[in-house]
Amino acid sequence: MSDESVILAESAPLDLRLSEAELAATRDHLVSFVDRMVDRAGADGAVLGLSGGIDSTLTANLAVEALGADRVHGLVMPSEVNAADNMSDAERVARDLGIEYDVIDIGPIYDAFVEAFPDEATEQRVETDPLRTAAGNVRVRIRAVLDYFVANAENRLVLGTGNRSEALTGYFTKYGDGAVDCHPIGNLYKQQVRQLAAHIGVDDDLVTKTPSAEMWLGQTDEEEMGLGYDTLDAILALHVDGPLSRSATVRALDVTAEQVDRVVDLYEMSAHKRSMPPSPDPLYL
Ligand SMILES: Nc1ncnc2c1ncn2[C@@H]1O[C@H](COP(=O)(O)OP(=O)(O)OC[C@H]2O[C@@H]([n+]3cccc(C(=O)O)c3)[C@H](O)[C@@H]2O)[C@@H](O)[C@H]1O
Ligand SMILES: Nc1ncnc2c1ncn2[C@@H]1O[C@H](COP(=O)(O)OP(=O)(O)OP(=O)(O)O)[C@@H](O)[C@H]1O
Ligand SMILES: [Mg+2]
Repeated sequence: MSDESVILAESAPLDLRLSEAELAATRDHLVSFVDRMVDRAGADGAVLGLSGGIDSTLTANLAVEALGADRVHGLVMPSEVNAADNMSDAERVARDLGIEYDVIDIGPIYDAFVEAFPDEATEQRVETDPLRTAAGNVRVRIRAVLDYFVANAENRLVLGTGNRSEALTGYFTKYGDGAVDCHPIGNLYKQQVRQLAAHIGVDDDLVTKTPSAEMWLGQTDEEEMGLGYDTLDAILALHVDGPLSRSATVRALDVTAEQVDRVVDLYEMSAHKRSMPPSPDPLYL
Protein backbone atom coordinates (compact mmCIF):
# COMPACT_ATOMS: atom_id res chain seq x y z
CA MET A 1 0.00 0.00 0.00
CA SER A 2 1.41 3.44 -0.93
CA ASP A 3 1.69 6.26 1.62
CA GLU A 4 -1.17 7.99 -0.11
CA SER A 5 -3.58 5.06 0.16
CA VAL A 6 -2.69 4.67 3.84
CA ILE A 7 -3.72 8.29 4.39
CA LEU A 8 -6.93 7.88 2.41
CA ALA A 9 -7.83 4.69 4.25
CA GLU A 10 -8.05 6.54 7.58
CA SER A 11 -11.48 6.43 9.17
CA ALA A 12 -13.16 9.77 9.90
CA PRO A 13 -12.40 10.61 13.53
CA LEU A 14 -15.26 13.12 13.77
CA ASP A 15 -18.52 13.06 11.89
CA LEU A 16 -18.93 16.53 10.37
CA ARG A 17 -21.71 15.53 8.03
CA LEU A 18 -24.63 17.91 7.55
CA SER A 19 -28.22 16.68 7.65
CA GLU A 20 -30.31 16.80 4.46
CA ALA A 21 -32.09 19.92 5.75
CA GLU A 22 -28.76 21.59 6.56
CA LEU A 23 -27.42 20.72 3.11
CA ALA A 24 -30.48 22.25 1.47
CA ALA A 25 -30.14 25.41 3.59
CA THR A 26 -26.41 25.62 2.88
CA ARG A 27 -26.99 25.30 -0.83
CA ASP A 28 -29.54 28.15 -0.78
CA HIS A 29 -27.25 30.28 1.36
CA LEU A 30 -24.25 29.87 -0.96
CA VAL A 31 -26.31 30.39 -4.11
CA SER A 32 -27.72 33.63 -2.79
CA PHE A 33 -24.21 34.70 -1.71
CA VAL A 34 -22.95 34.38 -5.30
CA ASP A 35 -26.00 36.19 -6.65
CA ARG A 36 -25.57 39.02 -4.13
CA MET A 37 -21.82 39.40 -4.75
CA VAL A 38 -22.30 39.74 -8.51
CA ASP A 39 -25.31 42.00 -8.15
CA ARG A 40 -23.67 44.36 -5.64
CA ALA A 41 -20.57 44.63 -7.82
CA GLY A 42 -22.71 45.59 -10.81
CA ALA A 43 -21.01 42.74 -12.67
CA ASP A 44 -22.48 40.87 -15.61
CA GLY A 45 -21.47 37.44 -14.34
CA ALA A 46 -18.61 35.31 -13.05
CA VAL A 47 -15.49 33.56 -14.29
CA LEU A 48 -13.70 30.67 -12.61
CA GLY A 49 -10.96 28.15 -13.27
CA LEU A 50 -12.15 24.59 -13.84
CA SER A 51 -9.65 21.91 -12.83
CA GLY A 52 -11.82 18.80 -12.76
CA GLY A 53 -11.48 18.85 -8.95
CA ILE A 54 -14.41 18.94 -6.57
CA ASP A 55 -13.89 22.48 -5.27
CA SER A 56 -14.20 24.13 -8.69
CA THR A 57 -16.91 21.69 -9.77
CA LEU A 58 -19.08 22.52 -6.77
CA THR A 59 -18.43 26.25 -7.12
CA ALA A 60 -19.34 26.15 -10.81
CA ASN A 61 -22.59 24.34 -10.01
CA LEU A 62 -23.53 26.91 -7.37
CA ALA A 63 -22.64 29.76 -9.73
CA VAL A 64 -24.87 28.38 -12.47
CA GLU A 65 -27.71 27.99 -9.99
CA ALA A 66 -27.20 31.58 -8.84
CA LEU A 67 -26.58 33.34 -12.14
CA GLY A 68 -27.75 31.03 -14.91
CA ALA A 69 -25.45 29.17 -17.29
CA ASP A 70 -25.20 32.11 -19.67
CA ARG A 71 -23.52 34.32 -17.03
CA VAL A 72 -20.78 31.85 -16.00
CA HIS A 73 -17.50 31.55 -17.96
CA GLY A 74 -15.12 28.67 -17.23
CA LEU A 75 -11.39 28.53 -17.96
CA VAL A 76 -9.72 25.15 -18.30
CA MET A 77 -5.98 25.83 -18.12
CA PRO A 78 -3.82 22.75 -18.67
CA SER A 79 -0.06 22.63 -18.31
CA GLU A 80 2.47 19.84 -18.69
CA VAL A 81 1.85 18.71 -15.09
CA ASN A 82 -1.93 18.33 -15.32
CA ALA A 83 -3.34 14.85 -15.77
CA ALA A 84 -5.27 14.63 -19.05
CA ASP A 85 -8.18 12.98 -17.19
CA ASN A 86 -8.56 16.00 -14.94
CA MET A 87 -8.65 18.37 -17.88
CA SER A 88 -11.25 16.27 -19.67
CA ASP A 89 -13.27 16.12 -16.44
CA ALA A 90 -13.10 19.94 -16.31
CA GLU A 91 -14.45 20.16 -19.85
CA ARG A 92 -17.15 17.63 -18.99
CA VAL A 93 -18.26 19.82 -16.05
CA ALA A 94 -18.48 22.88 -18.32
CA ARG A 95 -20.36 20.99 -21.01
CA ASP A 96 -22.80 19.38 -18.57
CA LEU A 97 -23.53 22.76 -17.01
CA GLY A 98 -23.91 24.34 -20.44
CA ILE A 99 -21.52 27.22 -19.70
CA GLU A 100 -19.17 29.00 -22.08
CA TYR A 101 -15.60 27.80 -21.55
CA ASP A 102 -12.14 28.17 -23.03
CA VAL A 103 -9.22 25.76 -22.91
CA ILE A 104 -6.00 27.75 -22.56
CA ASP A 105 -2.69 25.89 -22.55
CA ILE A 106 -0.54 27.76 -20.05
CA GLY A 107 2.59 25.80 -21.03
CA PRO A 108 3.95 28.47 -23.41
CA ILE A 109 3.31 31.23 -20.86
CA TYR A 110 5.13 29.25 -18.19
CA ASP A 111 8.01 28.47 -20.57
CA ALA A 112 8.33 32.17 -21.46
CA PHE A 113 8.54 32.96 -17.75
CA VAL A 114 11.29 30.43 -17.12
CA GLU A 115 13.23 31.42 -20.22
CA ALA A 116 13.03 35.11 -19.32
CA PHE A 117 14.47 34.46 -15.90
CA PRO A 118 18.19 35.32 -15.83
CA ASP A 119 19.31 32.21 -13.94
CA GLU A 120 19.93 29.65 -16.69
CA ALA A 121 19.97 26.86 -14.13
CA THR A 122 16.38 27.62 -13.06
CA GLU A 123 14.85 25.35 -15.64
CA GLN A 124 16.98 22.39 -14.65
CA ARG A 125 16.29 22.73 -10.94
CA VAL A 126 12.53 23.20 -10.94
CA GLU A 127 11.72 19.59 -10.11
CA THR A 128 13.20 19.79 -6.61
CA ASP A 129 12.17 21.95 -3.67
CA PRO A 130 12.16 24.87 -3.04
CA LEU A 131 12.04 25.58 -6.78
CA ARG A 132 9.39 22.94 -7.37
CA THR A 133 6.95 24.85 -5.18
CA ALA A 134 8.06 28.20 -6.61
CA ALA A 135 7.54 26.91 -10.14
CA GLY A 136 4.15 25.41 -9.26
CA ASN A 137 3.13 28.74 -7.78
CA VAL A 138 4.02 30.43 -11.08
CA ARG A 139 1.55 28.16 -12.89
CA VAL A 140 -1.10 28.93 -10.28
CA ARG A 141 -0.48 32.69 -10.58
CA ILE A 142 -0.56 32.55 -14.39
CA ARG A 143 -4.09 31.15 -14.06
CA ALA A 144 -5.02 34.06 -11.81
CA VAL A 145 -3.78 36.53 -14.44
CA LEU A 146 -5.95 34.84 -17.06
CA ASP A 147 -8.99 34.79 -14.72
CA TYR A 148 -8.63 38.54 -14.16
CA PHE A 149 -8.16 39.22 -17.86
CA VAL A 150 -11.56 37.67 -18.50
CA ALA A 151 -13.07 39.41 -15.46
CA ASN A 152 -11.83 42.82 -16.66
CA ALA A 153 -12.75 42.26 -20.29
CA GLU A 154 -16.24 40.90 -19.61
CA ASN A 155 -17.21 42.75 -16.42
CA ARG A 156 -17.28 39.56 -14.33
CA LEU A 157 -16.20 38.63 -10.81
CA VAL A 158 -13.57 35.95 -10.28
CA LEU A 159 -15.01 33.18 -8.16
CA GLY A 160 -12.54 31.50 -5.83
CA THR A 161 -12.87 27.86 -4.94
CA GLY A 162 -11.07 27.81 -1.60
CA ASN A 163 -12.65 25.83 1.23
CA ARG A 164 -12.23 26.29 4.99
CA SER A 165 -9.69 23.47 5.37
CA GLU A 166 -7.41 25.15 2.82
CA ALA A 167 -7.94 28.64 4.20
CA LEU A 168 -7.07 27.69 7.78
CA THR A 169 -3.93 25.79 6.78
CA GLY A 170 -2.78 28.29 4.15
CA TYR A 171 -2.94 25.49 1.60
CA PHE A 172 -3.22 27.81 -1.40
CA THR A 173 -0.92 30.10 -3.33
CA LYS A 174 -0.84 33.66 -2.08
CA TYR A 175 -2.05 35.84 -4.98
CA GLY A 176 -2.53 32.68 -7.02
CA ASP A 177 -5.69 30.68 -6.36
CA GLY A 178 -6.08 33.05 -3.39
CA ALA A 179 -6.38 36.02 -5.78
CA VAL A 180 -10.14 36.12 -6.29
CA ASP A 181 -13.16 38.28 -5.52
CA CYS A 182 -14.95 35.85 -3.19
CA HIS A 183 -14.89 32.23 -2.06
CA PRO A 184 -18.45 30.82 -2.16
CA ILE A 185 -17.45 27.55 -0.44
CA GLY A 186 -14.93 29.20 1.88
CA ASN A 187 -16.73 28.19 5.06
CA LEU A 188 -17.08 24.49 4.28
CA TYR A 189 -14.55 21.94 5.46
CA LYS A 190 -13.33 19.65 2.69
CA GLN A 191 -15.54 16.74 3.71
CA GLN A 192 -18.57 19.08 3.69
CA VAL A 193 -17.58 20.21 0.18
CA ARG A 194 -17.78 16.61 -0.95
CA GLN A 195 -21.07 16.10 0.86
CA LEU A 196 -22.72 19.20 -0.62
CA ALA A 197 -21.46 18.24 -4.08
CA ALA A 198 -23.01 14.79 -3.74
CA HIS A 199 -26.23 16.39 -2.45
CA ILE A 200 -26.61 18.56 -5.54
CA GLY A 201 -25.96 15.62 -7.84
CA VAL A 202 -22.33 16.00 -8.92
CA ASP A 203 -21.00 12.78 -10.50
CA ASP A 204 -19.59 10.37 -7.94
CA ASP A 205 -16.20 10.03 -9.64
CA LEU A 206 -15.66 13.78 -9.14
CA VAL A 207 -16.88 13.72 -5.53
CA THR A 208 -14.48 10.94 -4.57
CA LYS A 209 -11.48 12.04 -6.63
CA THR A 210 -8.17 12.40 -4.72
CA PRO A 211 -7.64 16.14 -4.11
CA SER A 212 -4.63 17.57 -5.91
CA ALA A 213 -3.28 21.06 -6.49
CA GLU A 214 -1.47 19.63 -9.56
CA MET A 215 1.48 21.94 -8.98
CA TRP A 216 3.74 19.10 -10.07
CA LEU A 217 3.17 15.63 -11.47
CA GLY A 218 1.55 13.27 -9.00
CA GLN A 219 1.10 15.83 -6.20
CA THR A 220 -1.69 15.12 -3.71
CA ASP A 221 -2.86 17.50 -0.99
CA GLU A 222 -2.90 14.84 1.72
CA GLU A 223 0.59 13.58 0.99
CA GLU A 224 2.02 17.08 0.95
CA MET A 225 0.26 18.15 4.14
CA GLY A 226 1.08 14.85 5.82
CA LEU A 227 -2.51 14.51 7.01
CA GLY A 228 -5.73 13.09 5.62
CA TYR A 229 -8.54 15.64 5.16
CA ASP A 230 -10.81 13.80 7.60
CA THR A 231 -8.22 14.07 10.37
CA LEU A 232 -7.34 17.63 9.38
CA ASP A 233 -11.00 18.72 9.36
CA ALA A 234 -11.62 17.12 12.75
CA ILE A 235 -8.66 18.88 14.37
CA LEU A 236 -9.64 22.19 12.76
CA ALA A 237 -13.24 21.87 13.90
CA LEU A 238 -12.49 20.89 17.50
CA HIS A 239 -9.27 22.75 18.25
CA VAL A 240 -8.56 25.59 15.79
CA ASP A 241 -12.20 26.65 15.25
CA GLY A 242 -13.49 25.01 18.41
CA PRO A 243 -12.93 25.18 22.15
CA LEU A 244 -11.10 21.92 22.85
CA SER A 245 -7.58 22.08 24.25
CA ARG A 246 -4.69 20.21 22.65
CA SER A 247 -4.94 17.27 25.08
CA ALA A 248 -8.73 17.12 24.91
CA THR A 249 -8.48 17.04 21.10
CA VAL A 250 -5.98 14.17 21.28
CA ARG A 251 -8.37 12.24 23.53
CA ALA A 252 -11.54 13.06 21.61
CA LEU A 253 -10.16 12.12 18.19
CA ASP A 254 -7.63 9.46 19.03
CA VAL A 255 -5.01 11.44 17.11
CA THR A 256 -1.47 12.16 18.24
CA ALA A 257 -0.31 15.39 19.86
CA GLU A 258 2.09 15.74 16.92
CA GLN A 259 -0.82 15.75 14.49
CA VAL A 260 -2.57 18.49 16.46
CA ASP A 261 0.68 20.48 16.62
CA ARG A 262 1.17 20.08 12.87
CA VAL A 263 -2.26 21.58 12.18
CA VAL A 264 -1.67 24.44 14.64
CA ASP A 265 1.68 25.13 12.97
CA LEU A 266 0.08 25.25 9.52
CA TYR A 267 -2.59 27.59 10.88
CA GLU A 268 -0.17 29.94 12.62
CA MET A 269 2.43 30.00 9.84
CA SER A 270 -0.22 30.95 7.28
CA ALA A 271 -1.82 33.86 9.18
CA HIS A 272 -0.25 36.27 6.68
CA LYS A 273 -2.27 34.69 3.87
CA ARG A 274 -5.56 35.47 5.60
CA SER A 275 -5.13 39.20 6.03
CA MET A 276 -4.40 42.27 3.92
CA PRO A 277 -0.67 43.10 3.62
CA PRO A 278 0.10 45.29 6.64
CA SER A 279 1.62 48.80 6.64
CA PRO A 280 3.15 50.52 9.67
CA ASP A 281 0.75 52.58 11.79
CA PRO A 282 0.53 56.13 10.42
CA LEU A 283 3.28 58.47 11.57
CA TYR A 284 1.72 61.86 12.43
CA LEU A 285 4.44 64.49 12.30
N1 LIG B 1 5.10 35.75 8.05
C1 LIG B 1 4.91 36.21 6.80
N2 LIG B 1 4.40 37.45 6.62
C2 LIG B 1 4.17 37.93 5.37
N3 LIG B 1 4.43 37.21 4.24
C3 LIG B 1 4.96 35.98 4.38
C4 LIG B 1 5.22 35.43 5.65
N4 LIG B 1 5.73 34.19 5.49
C5 LIG B 1 5.80 33.97 4.16
N5 LIG B 1 5.34 35.06 3.47
C6 LIG B 1 5.23 35.22 1.99
O1 LIG B 1 4.46 34.12 1.49
C7 LIG B 1 5.22 33.41 0.49
C8 LIG B 1 4.85 31.94 0.57
O2 LIG B 1 3.49 31.77 0.23
P1 LIG B 1 3.11 31.19 -1.21
O3 LIG B 1 3.72 32.01 -2.26
O4 LIG B 1 1.64 30.99 -1.24
O5 LIG B 1 3.87 29.76 -1.26
P2 LIG B 1 3.82 28.47 -0.34
O6 LIG B 1 2.88 28.63 0.80
O7 LIG B 1 5.20 28.08 -0.04
O8 LIG B 1 3.28 27.40 -1.37
C9 LIG B 1 1.90 27.25 -1.68
C10 LIG B 1 1.34 26.02 -1.00
O9 LIG B 1 -0.04 25.94 -1.28
C11 LIG B 1 -0.33 24.72 -1.91
N6 LIG B 1 -1.35 24.95 -2.94
C12 LIG B 1 -1.15 25.93 -3.86
C13 LIG B 1 -2.10 26.15 -4.83
C14 LIG B 1 -3.25 25.39 -4.87
C15 LIG B 1 -3.41 24.41 -3.90
C16 LIG B 1 -4.61 23.55 -3.97
O10 LIG B 1 -5.02 22.97 -2.98
O11 LIG B 1 -5.10 23.43 -5.08
C17 LIG B 1 -2.45 24.21 -2.93
C18 LIG B 1 0.97 24.27 -2.54
O12 LIG B 1 1.00 22.89 -2.81
C19 LIG B 1 1.97 24.73 -1.50
O13 LIG B 1 2.04 23.82 -0.44
C20 LIG B 1 6.67 33.70 0.85
O14 LIG B 1 7.51 33.52 -0.28
C21 LIG B 1 6.60 35.16 1.29
O15 LIG B 1 6.54 36.00 0.17
N1 LIG C 1 -5.62 23.22 -14.68
C1 LIG C 1 -6.47 24.12 -14.18
N2 LIG C 1 -7.31 24.79 -14.98
C2 LIG C 1 -8.17 25.71 -14.49
N3 LIG C 1 -8.25 26.03 -13.20
C3 LIG C 1 -7.44 25.40 -12.35
C4 LIG C 1 -6.51 24.41 -12.77
N4 LIG C 1 -5.84 23.95 -11.69
C5 LIG C 1 -6.34 24.64 -10.63
N5 LIG C 1 -7.29 25.50 -11.02
C6 LIG C 1 -8.07 26.42 -10.17
O1 LIG C 1 -7.44 26.49 -8.90
C7 LIG C 1 -8.37 26.06 -7.91
C8 LIG C 1 -7.64 25.48 -6.73
O2 LIG C 1 -7.27 24.15 -6.98
P1 LIG C 1 -7.71 22.99 -5.97
O3 LIG C 1 -6.94 21.80 -6.36
O4 LIG C 1 -7.63 23.48 -4.57
O5 LIG C 1 -9.27 22.78 -6.24
P2 LIG C 1 -9.99 21.65 -7.09
O6 LIG C 1 -9.04 21.11 -8.09
O7 LIG C 1 -11.23 22.28 -7.63
O8 LIG C 1 -10.37 20.55 -6.02
P3 LIG C 1 -9.36 19.52 -5.27
O9 LIG C 1 -8.76 20.34 -4.15
O10 LIG C 1 -10.25 18.47 -4.76
O11 LIG C 1 -8.33 19.07 -6.24
C9 LIG C 1 -9.31 25.14 -8.66
O12 LIG C 1 -10.52 24.95 -7.97
C10 LIG C 1 -9.48 25.89 -9.97
O13 LIG C 1 -10.37 26.98 -9.83
MG1 LIG D 1 -7.30 20.24 -7.69
